[in-house]
Formats: sequence, C-alpha cells, structure tokens
Amino acid sequence: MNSANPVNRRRIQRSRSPPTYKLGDDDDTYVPYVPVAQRRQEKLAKLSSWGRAKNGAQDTQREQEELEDEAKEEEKRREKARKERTLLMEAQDVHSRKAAEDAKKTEEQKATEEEEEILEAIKSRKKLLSDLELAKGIQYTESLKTSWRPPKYIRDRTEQEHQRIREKYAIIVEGEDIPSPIEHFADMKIPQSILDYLKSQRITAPTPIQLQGIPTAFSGRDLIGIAFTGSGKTLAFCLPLIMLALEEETKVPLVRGEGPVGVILCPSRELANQTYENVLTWTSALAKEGRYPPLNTLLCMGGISVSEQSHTMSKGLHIVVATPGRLIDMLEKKKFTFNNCKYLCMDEADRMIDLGFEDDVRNIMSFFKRQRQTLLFSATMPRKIQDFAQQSLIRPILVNVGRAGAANLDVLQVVEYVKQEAKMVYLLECLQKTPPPVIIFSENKNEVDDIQEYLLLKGVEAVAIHGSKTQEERQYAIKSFKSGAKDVMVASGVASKGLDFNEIQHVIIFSMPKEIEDYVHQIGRTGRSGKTGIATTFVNMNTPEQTLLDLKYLLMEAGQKVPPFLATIEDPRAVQGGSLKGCPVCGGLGHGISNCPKLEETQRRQMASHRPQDDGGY
Ligand SMILES: Nc1ncnc2c1ncn2[C@@H]1O[C@H](COP(=O)(O)OP(=O)(O)OP(=O)(O)O)[C@@H](O)[C@H]1O
Repeated sequence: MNSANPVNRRRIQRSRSPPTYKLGDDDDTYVPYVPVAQRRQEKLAKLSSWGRAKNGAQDTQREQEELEDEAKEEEKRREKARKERTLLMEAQDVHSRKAAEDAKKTEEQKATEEEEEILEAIKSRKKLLSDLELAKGIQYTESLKTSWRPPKYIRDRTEQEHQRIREKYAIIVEGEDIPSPIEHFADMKIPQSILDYLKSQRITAPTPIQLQGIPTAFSGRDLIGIAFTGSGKTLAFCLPLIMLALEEETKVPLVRGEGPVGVILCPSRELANQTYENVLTWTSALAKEGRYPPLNTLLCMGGISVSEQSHTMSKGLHIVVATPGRLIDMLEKKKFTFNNCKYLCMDEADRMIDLGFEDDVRNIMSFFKRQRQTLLFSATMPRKIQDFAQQSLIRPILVNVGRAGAANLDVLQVVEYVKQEAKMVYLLECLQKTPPPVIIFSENKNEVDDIQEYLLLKGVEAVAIHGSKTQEERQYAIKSFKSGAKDVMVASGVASKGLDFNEIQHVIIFSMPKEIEDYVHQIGRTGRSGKTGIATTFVNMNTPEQTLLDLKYLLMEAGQKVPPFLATIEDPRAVQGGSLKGCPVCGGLGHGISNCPKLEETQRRQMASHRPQDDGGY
C-alpha cells in the first residue's frame, strides 16, 4: 500500500502541482507547499475512490483516523500560531504602551533629576559661615544667652495656648523650643519711651511677624522671618538690636574704637539709609526719656564720605547699618572691628545670600571673633534658600506669615494688556486712577528716563531713580518724593526692595519684571501697614509666557481677578501631566526649577562674573 507512504503521496502531489520556481538543478527533491485543506480534500477524494474499490473497511478506517489526527495536529498548530500571534501582538502593544509611558516618564524623570541636581547644588553650597569658622570647623550649638524673659503670666501659658495665638495670626513656626508669641508691646518689656514713640506713629499693637519675631530675637535665637511686604519687619529686627546695644552700654559703656554691638546688612543704599533713619528715630526716642544712655549708630555705605562720619566714629559704636561693599572696606581698613559684635541681621536676606552677595556675606562673617546671633528677614524667601540659610544658623526658628513670596492681600492687583507703543499714552490715563503719590516701575534704566521725561513734558511732577544716577540724584529723588514735593517717582528695581514711602496710593508696573519675586516687592510699595492700595501692571506680547503664568497663579492665590487673556494661558506642565508645584528656587508658581528665570539670571551673572552693583549696594 504505497499510497499511504508519505513519499509516494508527495510524488503524487508533485505531479499534480508543478513547482512555480526551481531552486537549483540539484534540487530534484523539492516539493511545493500544498495547503492542508487542499491536501485533505484530495486525500478524502482518493480514499473514497479507494474505499469504493476494494481495500475494505479496515484500511479506510485507518486512513480516516490518520486524517483526523492530521486535522487535529493542524488545528493545534493553528491554535498555537493564533496564540503566538496574540502574545506577540500583546507584547508589541505592551511594548509600545511602555515606550509611550517611558517617553513621558523620561520627560518627567528628566525634570525630576534635573531638579534634584540643582537642589543638590544649592544644598552643597558652602555654608554661610566665615572662612575661619569653616576652616577650623567651629560649630556653635547653643544660642546666645540673654537676660530677657517674657512676663510670668506668658511664661505660664501652655504650648497649646501659644499655638492658638499663632494660629489666630496665621503664624507658622518651625524650630526647637520656640519662644512664646506676645500680643502686646508692653509685655515685651520695651522701654516706655519707645512705646510712646511707636504710639505717636500709630503703632500700637505688634503685627504678626513682630509678635513672634521680637520675642524670638529678644531670646537670643537665630531667626528667619518671612512676612508680607509692609508688615513691619524693620521694627522686628531693629528693636532687638537696640535693646541688646542698650544692655551692653548699660553694663559697660563703650568708648571710642569699641563696638559695634550689632550690624544690619541691606542690599541697597536706599534701604540702608531708610533703616538707618528708622534706627535713629527709635534710639533718639529712647534717649529722650533721660533714663537711658544715647546709642551711637553708623550708616556705612558707598556714596557717603567717611570723613563726614568722623563725629560718629569718635565715640563707641553701637549699631552699624551697612551695605556689604562699604562695610568690607571699612572692616579691612580697620575703621572699626567686629571683635565684640554679637548681632548680624540681613534685610531682604534672600537677595543678600542669593545673588552675588553671598561671598561678601561670608567675608563679613569672617570679621566676627565670637559667636553671634544671626537673623534673616524677607518677604520672599523660597524654601530652598530657607533650607540653605538654616544650615548656617544655630537652632534657628523659622517664623512665617503667609506663603513666602505671596503678594500682600491689601493690594488690589490689576493686570492690563497694553501694546508696547500705547504704554506711554495709557500711562497718563492710568495716573488718573488715584491721587498721588504714585510709583512707576520699569525694568530698564533708559525707559525710566524716558518715562520721566515724558511725564515732565506732560506737566507731571516726576522724579526718577535708578542705578546709574549719582548718589545726590538718588537722594534728591527719594527725599522730594517722600516729602510730597513730587507726585510721581519713576524707578528701576532699586526702589522696590523694602523702601517704605508714605501712603503710596498706586503702583504702576510699566514693564513686568521677569522674576515674580520682583513683582511682589514692587506691588508691595503700596498696601503697607494695613492700608489698601492699587497695583496696575502692563503686560503684552513682549512679556514671557512663563512670567504671565507666574502672575496668573499669584493672582489666583491672592483671590484677585484674573483677566481673560491670562486665564487662557495654559500651563505646559498641566498639559504634559507633570507636577504643578512651584519653583523651590524663586517661589514662582507657574514653573518648575528647570526653567527658573532666577537661576538663569544667576548663571548669567556668574558667567559674566559680574557683581550686582546695578543698584548701588556698594
Ligand atoms: N505694629 C505696627 N502697626 C502699624 N504699623 C506698623 C507696625 N509696625 C510697622 N508699621 C509701619 O508699617 C510700615 C511698613 O513697615 P516695614 O517697612 O518695616 O515693612 P516691611 O515688612 O519691612 O516691608 P518690605 O518687605 O517691603 O520691606 C512702616 O511705615 C512702619 O512704620
């Protein structure tokens, strides 16, 4: 029965289905593929004819079984192929899904990695200690001891009671053994003459930063104080130094060549000058009563002739208010020493340790010969700068009123779309919104001059201030604006940090600063000490989208109206499904660390090895 032999079968098939192509002359065993179904048909046909012939039921049965086996095999093969195909397809699906996820994840991961790298770099910055302390590994573990104590009835309060007071004023604190908050100036044991003076200035109850910050500083603790613009930080760091100086002077009066007891560092001359004037009024008020000795304060900043200050230098020195450059100069020339200096405060501290002043600050610290109390204050201090600063402080207390970098809620923020060429004309219209005084900010010195010129032409009494003006011009501008002789001050960033002008009704931001912190400081010139004010900001196509996004989030946070053109700006991070947390470096809410304008600016400065003297801290 040859027919059952596969070789024979193949031969039969070969004769019926000639090859469509030939592999080679020697390939005479080649058998073309015949589909199984066709083979089965053929076989069945053959079998039935054979069955009809003679071989009997047995053979037919066997052949039938063979065929069925073959069919089953074939079905199995198909099933397997189907399964394999599905698995393959599934694997492909999974692969492409994973690839898509990976692509997304990689973006996210990349951003996270980049963020971590930058944060690591910030963390690993050399500590804010003097080089001597760093070199010798000097590390203080105890805060400075002071004799000041809160009244007994406050000391007797439980921690829960303290915490309830903090919650009442939205004060957030961090640190060990946090001193108690004190709600009344009288309980802070401040001399009556100062209390009377404050009262005459309608300063009757401490603001939140003062009610927690002053007792903390009085207790000798290192402190990071963050609170809104215009919330009274200056008093919070000046009063403790005045009290410390008073205590030292009362113990052993300082003579010529001795002192200072403490120093206040400011990033600009204007701010140094303003703080100096504040200290003078408070120390004069103190001395008036006759019970307390006079305290001697020196203003140490560029643009002031040292010889003019010989009178101040001829006595023991209690307090120095300084910009970093001139202070280093004076210390190097040994005009005075920090041998007995115990108190170092930095106003607008994030700027001081962040943009170029850092080495100067470290240099200044190297003049201290003993342990000091260190205080840092600002309205804007992103978390990472706080973390960095905290490493350099001793058992620091963090006092935070509101989110660091949030806008003052007493400022009504209006953002308007104004085409570049229409700005000047619109500015005049805008000036009508409120009575004077008004401050106009521009990021560009030439623009500041142009605006002033235009306003003068239009009959508006305007002064201008920026870093390229001489010291006399700057002083004149501030003085005449403060006194009310001039209605409008046009300023570059210089006037935005910490300057406290009376009752500014309206701030106009002619060109939106790239960094949202600058915006917060600028609008913060109005709405001070509990009063309300308006800030109008011009934006247009020239304003970077990221800045607009930061602005949009800031307005939302402050519960302000978001104009439609801002509302429609989409956050690319939301579109990509990324994290929406704010930038830990600049505090901007509309971007992450990887595209932080402040970092870019820092890098630019570093590359240009250029110190931030534009506004004359020196
Ligand atoms: N307890 C108080 N009650 C009422 N007014 C106060 C009080 N303390 C300070 N002030 C007034 O508030 C105004 C703003 O204070 P200050 O300049 O210290 O604000 P700041 O928090 O330092 O603001 P910035 O962040 O802009 O520097 C000043 O005119 C000051 O006299």
